[in-house]
Amino acid sequence: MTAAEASQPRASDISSKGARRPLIAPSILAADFAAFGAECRAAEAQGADWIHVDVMDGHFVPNISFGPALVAAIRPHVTTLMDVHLMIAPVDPYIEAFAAAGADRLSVHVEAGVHTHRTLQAISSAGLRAGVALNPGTPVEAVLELLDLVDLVVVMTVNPGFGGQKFLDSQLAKIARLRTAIGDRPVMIEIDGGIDETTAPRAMDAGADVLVAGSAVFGKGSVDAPEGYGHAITAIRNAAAGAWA
Ligand SMILES: O=C(CO)[C@H](O)[C@H](O)COP(=O)(O)O
Repeated sequence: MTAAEASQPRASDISSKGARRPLIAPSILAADFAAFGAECRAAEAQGADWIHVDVMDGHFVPNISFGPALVAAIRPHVTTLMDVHLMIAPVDPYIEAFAAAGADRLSVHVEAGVHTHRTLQAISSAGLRAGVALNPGTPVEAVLELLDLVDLVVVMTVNPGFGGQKFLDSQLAKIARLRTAIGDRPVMIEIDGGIDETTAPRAMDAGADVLVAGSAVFGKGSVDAPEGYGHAITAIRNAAAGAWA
């Protein structure tokens, strides 16, 4: 894939309200850490559109999770897009490692450095899709000049660092403002944090395209009872789709 192609959404995930299917991206932060390969296979088999990988460095966020070696380890287990959310600073020294590991998209926080524009260019140059993420306290305006460099904006609906937190309703107005700002650009909005059957429709109604769900998926089953993941993914997707009916 060329850098230009990498920066564009594929036809299958371009969204336009009323003609789109909500995309569900289970976050493996809530999976069984002793069984990542099996967990990813189960999530994909049960209907996950993407696998979401939360990378935390104990510096940008107050938690440590995993890095490129984990992405490389789970890559052979899934065919879905591997959506990697980097909660790290700095980002640039690690782009090549994540590309080599098999990531499909790297989303970086606009708060993680002063040269986000350069970082997004470097991600595309490495042949990956590029995304930009916004903490709850960061306004939409912080990413307006970056929209032509990304195929995804991540709106955090919790403060990043931990799964299982409560969805911040205060972010709904921000999602709606972002949707207006994006206009007809091929840029998706991903919502990350506190997504379940009750919050999914509110996020979608505000303008989301992709829903990250950790606890609400991986908390509902196991590799030995993976149908729980399928029921959870279907329930979130159906609840989200209802927002467009
Ligand atoms: O980025 C994250 C935390 O920083 C997680 O992806 C997010 O919190 C999802 O977990 P949950 O669905 O359990 O809220």
